[in-house]
Amino acid sequence: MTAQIIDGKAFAADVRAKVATQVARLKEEHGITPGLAVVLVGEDPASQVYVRSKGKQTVEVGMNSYEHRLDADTSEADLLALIDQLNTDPAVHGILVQLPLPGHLNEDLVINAIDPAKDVDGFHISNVGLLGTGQKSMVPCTPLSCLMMLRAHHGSLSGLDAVVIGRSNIVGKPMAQLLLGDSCTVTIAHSRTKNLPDVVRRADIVVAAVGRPEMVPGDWIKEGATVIDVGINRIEKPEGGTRLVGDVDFASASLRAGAITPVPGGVGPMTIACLLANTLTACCRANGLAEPEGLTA
Ligand SMILES: NC(=O)C1=CN([C@@H]2O[C@H](COP(=O)(O)OP(=O)(O)OC[C@H]3O[C@@H](n4cnc5c(N)ncnc54)[C@H](OP(=O)(O)O)[C@@H]3O)[C@@H](O)[C@H]2O)C=CC1
Ligand SMILES: Nc1nc(=O)c2c([nH]1)NC[C@@H]1CN(c3ccc(C(=O)N[C@@H](CCC(=O)O)C(=O)O)cc3)C=[N+]21
Repeated sequence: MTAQIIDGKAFAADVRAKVATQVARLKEEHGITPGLAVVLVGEDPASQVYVRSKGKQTVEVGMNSYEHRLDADTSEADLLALIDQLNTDPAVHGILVQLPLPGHLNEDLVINAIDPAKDVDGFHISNVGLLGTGQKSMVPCTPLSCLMMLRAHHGSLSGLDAVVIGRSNIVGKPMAQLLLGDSCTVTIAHSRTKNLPDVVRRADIVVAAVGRPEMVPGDWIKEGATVIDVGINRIEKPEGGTRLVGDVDFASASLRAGAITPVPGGVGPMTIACLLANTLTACCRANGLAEPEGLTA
């Protein structure tokens, strides 16, 4: 079998178009423009690329983008003061603090200082708790992206065996919650999992979020399974330069999977589109307006 390729770029374009339509309506009917503030501490080159791309796409869908670039040695007090200011700014509906933060800053403390209603990453403990109990929350963008593509491909996910490889707070754990919410039978695998190949071989749905280039080979994939590759790994090319690869060996996995997301062009572009969708959702909620349809979990 040769897998159907799930085109994340096309999905993302569709989500952005829906967001842009709703943003235009918000402006016209209510005079409101959603605003997203992105905070970057330090000069990590990969983070700079993402932040630039987020800002550009925010403006393209008609929203206001506020970028705050702070020195790598910014104190925790100064960062918390900025978050406080953004929390109270009525023009800001979404706040994202780019992770990872430099080592001297306490990530939990910083994330939990964000107003949960503006926490478009869905990382605040309140949103984590709401998601875990099946209540309305802000849903983390990367897992939301994966869920949207899985639902579009399968229709119902009910009863399917899903294996999530990785248990981070930003991808693995919320991904597992969302799959459970859609009635999958969910296994969360991690670095201590015994016999990972056999665990993965049971899965109808495999979500790989590890950060190890091409670690999942095709012979771990059940025939016809759906493979969502969250990994973003930059590796050296033999001829010089670098390229991006996922956590799954695309060449061998695509011979067995029923459907698979590529890297680049899979989960990554959808993540940014879902960030814009979450900002729109936060803006609608803040103003007591109906939420956009098809853009939340
Ligand atoms: N496309 C997108 O939008 C995004 C992509 N990413 C990418 O996704 C990947 C994962 O990110 P993130 O969740 O933040 O990473 P973390 O490093 O926080 O978590 C990695 C997880 O993988 C597990 N792991 C490590 N080695 C193995 C192994 N050999 N076998 C099984 N599990 C293992 C770890 O287990 P343990 O807990 O036991 O250590 C951990 O739970 C990265 O490549 C990242 O760049 C991340 C965010 C967004
Ligand atoms: N608070 C916070 N929220 C995040 O959501 C967050 C974060 N911090 N820190 C870093 C990770 C990583 N992440 C990506 C987003 C888009 C692409 C993306 O668009 N990737 C393109 C390729 C981009 C390229 O060429 O480098 C693709 O896969 O096609 C990748 C990775 C969000 N993250």
